[in-house]
Amino acid sequence: MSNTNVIVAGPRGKMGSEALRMIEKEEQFSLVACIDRKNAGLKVQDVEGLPAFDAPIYDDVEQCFQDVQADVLIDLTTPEFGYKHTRLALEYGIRPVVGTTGFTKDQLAELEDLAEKKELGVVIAPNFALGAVLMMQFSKWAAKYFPDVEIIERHHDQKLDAPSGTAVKTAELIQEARESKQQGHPDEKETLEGARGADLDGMKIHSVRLPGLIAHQEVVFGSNGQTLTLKHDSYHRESFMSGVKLAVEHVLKLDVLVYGLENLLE
Ligand SMILES: NC(=O)C1=CN([C@@H]2O[C@H](COP(=O)(O)OP(=O)(O)OC[C@H]3O[C@@H](n4cnc5c(N)ncnc54)[C@H](O)[C@@H]3O)[C@@H](O)[C@H]2O)C=CC1
Ligand SMILES: O=C(O)C1=N[C@H](C(=O)O)C[C@H](O)C1
Repeated sequence: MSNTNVIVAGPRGKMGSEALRMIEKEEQFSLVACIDRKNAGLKVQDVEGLPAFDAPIYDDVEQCFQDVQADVLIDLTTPEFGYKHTRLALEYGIRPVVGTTGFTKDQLAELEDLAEKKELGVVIAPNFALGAVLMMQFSKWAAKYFPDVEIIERHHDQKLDAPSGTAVKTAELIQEARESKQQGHPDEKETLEGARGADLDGMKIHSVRLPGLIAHQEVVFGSNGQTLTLKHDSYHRESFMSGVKLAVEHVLKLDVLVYGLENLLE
């Protein structure tokens, strides 16, 4: 099996540190550098709590991409920096695997154009957990028969973006499967602003943020005399790592941007 040189952006984060542990276990992946806001000039192994890699840490992204021979950038940071890192990686011929959520539609379109121009693969996956990907696919299927649907996503209270990337992607998939539709009573009024949640093509999305949660979503379909609920829970961030591994393996063979892990599954 050939070796893949990987850079991780956000190594001290909840997802980034889990990605380092995954790389440690996979002998076909080599960590060649990390991008972090802190600890520039140190090695990963010098940072308390991180695995014993002797890969250097950079806070200057361009310097990192110039110094280090890398095949793939795994970005697990914030919407603002994740977008910048992804653009720069493509400029330097490095294929991005992006778990960071909260990119706008315009940013996704720009990255798609850049990937096509550079003929480089990019994987942007709002959720790397296989169960969540299946929940999204089942939701698309169900929406054909149950067009009235609301999404309730629940996450830990350190999350920056709302709604979650998974909820947005789920709503977009449902949008592809059903006729556009305004749900609820046509005369309904919110007596407290936001009571009905966010709206995507008439679908309501409700975001819960509480300590103790990790990543959870329910997609509730309603019809005459019945409801159908599709539910997924990530209880540990390890749940995302088989998807990150799959994305790193696939991105090497791609020359376009792929949005959603479902596009890599058989
Ligand atoms: N696609 C998926 O399956 C999943 C995606 N996520 C997404 O991944 C991202 C990270 O999530 P968490 O690890 O929970 O957040 P976190 O807050 O624990 O970690 C983010 C890390 O990024 C670092 N960071 C911020 N700005 C940076 C910069 N300019 N350069 C380098 N590092 C920088 C922070 O210092 C922090 O360590 C979020 O956008 C989240 O929504 C989270 C879980 C699963
Ligand atoms: O921030 C998180 O934690 C998660 N973010 C992703 C999202 O926005 O959907 C994936 C998962 O839900 C965890």
